[in-house]
Amino acid sequence: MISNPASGGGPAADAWVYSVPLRNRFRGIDVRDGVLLRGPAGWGEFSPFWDYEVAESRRWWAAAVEAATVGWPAPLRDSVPVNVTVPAVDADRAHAIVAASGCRTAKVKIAEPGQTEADDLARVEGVRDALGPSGAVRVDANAAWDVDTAVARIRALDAAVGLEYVEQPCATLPELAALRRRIDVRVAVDEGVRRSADPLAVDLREAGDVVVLKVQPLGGVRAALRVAEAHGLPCVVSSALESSVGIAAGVALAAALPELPFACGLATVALFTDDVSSTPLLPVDGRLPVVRPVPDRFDAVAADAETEQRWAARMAAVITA
Ligand SMILES: O=C(O)CCC(=O)c1ccccc1C(=O)O
Ligand SMILES: [Mg+2]
Repeated sequence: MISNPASGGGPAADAWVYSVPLRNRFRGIDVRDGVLLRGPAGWGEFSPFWDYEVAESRRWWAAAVEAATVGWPAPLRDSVPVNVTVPAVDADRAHAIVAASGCRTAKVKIAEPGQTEADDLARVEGVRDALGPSGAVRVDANAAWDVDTAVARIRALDAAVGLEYVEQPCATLPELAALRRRIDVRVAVDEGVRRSADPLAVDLREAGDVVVLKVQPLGGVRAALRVAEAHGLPCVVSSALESSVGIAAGVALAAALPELPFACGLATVALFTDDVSSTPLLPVDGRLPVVRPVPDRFDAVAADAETEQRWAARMAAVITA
């Protein structure tokens, strides 16, 4: 099993801590860090965000243990389609990110604190321009809006560029249900599932058209497959902004789902300035292969001693009953 958590982790250790700056600020963070764990089945990633409590982080730990100890169910496909993820950048930068990605679907962050409706509109228009008429544009508001604001903003964005779906426009399931009755755009539920105490039990029937599945927040690939089965809705697999080691688990989930009707939000290593692997999981022609990159860039991405200590303490807290 996993013997030497973080402390003293060098390239040959069974646990080491990475730290990589992001190209653009994303969900309020500029540097992503986490722990990579090696077990008999390979490498797993444990990287709950710093604002997450111990209890919520336990599912993230279970995902890392699954990857390192038992691996994942057999894939049904050997590659998966992915979307380019566009942070809350200006329209020119958004256009350039999408044009460089090779992806035919874009997910655009909107409703960023401090930005305006005009910022969002300009960004999605830049994205549509880069994709051309045949691409798909989806947006993620990360629970920012009340119902009336959501109705107005979604109608305007849909009229301007056409939306594939809107991800978590409001915070609560009752709000999402009320919103859904007033718009024609599909609603995808992300935080409403992954941050709930029991993702299997949340009642999505009125609240959503699509379920967002993320491996670490849901407690592993098998747990995420059970969530998909429980809700019986179309699913989209997305990342929690992991290194290529964590992204590989998302790819394994997408490869194992009986149906995969949407491009996956798994192209997020492109948001990093570097990666733990010399064979990073970056899209080619809008797809990721079903592979497990080996983390071999310890020297390039090793965290400083203080960050290592913080992760060692976090792991100790999560492992303690
Ligand atoms: O889905 C994607 O395209 C990328 C992943 C993503 O947006 C994300 C990454 C980390 C934390 C939260 C989210 C989110 O979907 O809200
Ligand atoms: Mg989301």
